[in-house]
Amino acid sequence: MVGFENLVEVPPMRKNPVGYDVPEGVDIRGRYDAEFATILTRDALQFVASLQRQFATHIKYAMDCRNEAKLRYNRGALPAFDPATKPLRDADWLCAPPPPAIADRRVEITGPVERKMVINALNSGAKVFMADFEDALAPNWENLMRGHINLRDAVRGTISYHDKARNRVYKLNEQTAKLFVRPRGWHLPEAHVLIDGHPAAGCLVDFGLYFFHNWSAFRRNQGQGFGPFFYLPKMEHSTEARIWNNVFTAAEKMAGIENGSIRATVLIETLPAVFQMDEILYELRDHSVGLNCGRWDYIFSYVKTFQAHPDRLLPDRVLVGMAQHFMRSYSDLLIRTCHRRGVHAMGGMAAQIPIRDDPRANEAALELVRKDKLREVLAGHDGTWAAHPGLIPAIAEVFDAHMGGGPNQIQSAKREDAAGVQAEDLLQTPRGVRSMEGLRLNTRVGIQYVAAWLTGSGSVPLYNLMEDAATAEISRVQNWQWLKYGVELDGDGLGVRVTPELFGRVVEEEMERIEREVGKERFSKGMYREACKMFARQCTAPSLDDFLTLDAYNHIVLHHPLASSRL
Ligand SMILES: CC(=O)SCCNC(=O)CCNC(=O)[C@H](O)C(C)(C)COP(=O)(O)OP(=O)(O)OC[C@H]1O[C@@H](n2cnc3c(N)ncnc32)[C@H](O)[C@@H]1OP(=O)(O)O
Ligand SMILES: O=CC(=O)O
Ligand SMILES: [Mg+2]
Repeated sequence: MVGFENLVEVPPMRKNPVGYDVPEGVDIRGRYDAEFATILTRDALQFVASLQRQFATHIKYAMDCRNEAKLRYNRGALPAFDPATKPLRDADWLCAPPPPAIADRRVEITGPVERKMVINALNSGAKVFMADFEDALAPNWENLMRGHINLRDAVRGTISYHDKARNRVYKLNEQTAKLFVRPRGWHLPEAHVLIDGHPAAGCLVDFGLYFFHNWSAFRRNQGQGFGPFFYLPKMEHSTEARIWNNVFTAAEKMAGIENGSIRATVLIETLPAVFQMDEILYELRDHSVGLNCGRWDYIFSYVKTFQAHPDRLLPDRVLVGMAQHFMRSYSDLLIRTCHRRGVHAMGGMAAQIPIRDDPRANEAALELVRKDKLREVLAGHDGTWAAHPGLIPAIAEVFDAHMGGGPNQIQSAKREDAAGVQAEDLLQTPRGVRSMEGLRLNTRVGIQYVAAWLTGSGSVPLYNLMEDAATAEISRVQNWQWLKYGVELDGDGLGVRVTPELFGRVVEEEMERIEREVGKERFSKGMYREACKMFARQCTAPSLDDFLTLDAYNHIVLHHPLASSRL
């Protein structure tokens, strides 16, 4: 592999029991496949291992800090701007300017790293494609390894796919979207890759393998001297951004490329992180291309952060949108912060997707997407996300019409008025009712999502909306919160309280409904019962699990040679 001549001290080759050639201290416990072996080369694994060894203690420390913060919030503290970093927030400084190749990001499509979708997304007409190892991917071994093969082939321009059922061959167009990759969050381990006897950090495996195999071709074909480009999910504090910055610096050094070549957009999708936006940008200032409003995880994080605050209960999930004061304040402050620092302020994902068999419902869904995007572009966002290629023309039309002719609004929408956004605005409890239908929908969606995830699909259409790990988390934690505090369902005039008995009945009835909807055969072949057990346990647990996918992950780990696989 080119460019890794700086990778010193490559230890002697060793054969692991599964069949991969691994460096000392690395063990691959995922299924052997000759194609996977082209990704899991000894040099690539050595690179991942070097990142893991450099940063494991930093990651552990950051996760310990998250736990300490959780304890503080559970004792009644509120997230707040850090007085110690006020001078940094008040000072004038800028991030490195956005690379010309990605100055214009008005529509970004996202999706899992599945082969056909990668081609469709790159050909979709969007400016950017965010290939997702996070919310949209169930990170089983096959998905992960095939995802890396797909991305490598995409970056080289050689990717193709033959849909045998339709006898259709998919290839890349002349013009394609620029590729960003979203590795997993810090919290997720990769149990098939053991380094010095411990599971590697999932995000370092995702980042390391992708960077190692693609940095050179990427910069030639896509980055015009910059890149590769990344999206960074689910951070809670700027110390976590500092780790990413150091990972990037280490990777650039090993590849022998200039500091600041790698660029990343950070998703602001946790409640603590909204108080750290300047600090996060500052840590990544040489590597930053802005921030993004990860609205779904942000709502999830609101519930999680306030899990011990019964005065901050959410209304029905469908009512917690961008029009709520706390959500609007977050988007406004994000735009102001990014533009002040000279980088993109990206909007988020509307959950509506095209509805093929009902033109009126389809038009209504499109109208909701247009409205959401209009709000974003008028607020000053520089671009936004699309979940489906069918939405891109409508979204592009809204952004084209209101962006004022430039590639972005970094200079034209400073939003100084948002300097007045206060902690109270960011924390204001969302308003609305709670209903039995809300409880039922959370349950129906949560179970079906987990069932899909366990069988390898990380993003699915449910009831004409996109569901992924972030949206499903809202369903889970909202049920948990309502159960924990025995809330009254005031939205349907029944005045019923949410109790374990009521929830038990709802689960039973919703399982029956799911079986009717998907059909007996699919129901019996799928993993609905396992999903139901897992989802119900999490909703009724005495203390809130940090992530739905952490427990579920244990069920998709398949060690080879076959052995106990629970972490
Ligand atoms: C909260 C967050 O983190 S948001 C970001 C993470 N979530 C995502 O990225 C979700 C991405 N979107 C998707 O996964 C899908 O659009 C779904 C699951 C919501 C809907 O999927 P489906 O119902 O299968 O889509 P549908 O059948 O309408 O697809 C039609 C075509 O569009 C393609 N397509 C749909 N969505 C995408 C996408 N996001 N990227 C690329 N192609 C896509 C399909 O591959 C299909 O192609 P084909 O006609 O060549 O066969
Ligand atoms: O990752 C995006 C989100 O909304 O969550
Ligand atoms: Mg997210």
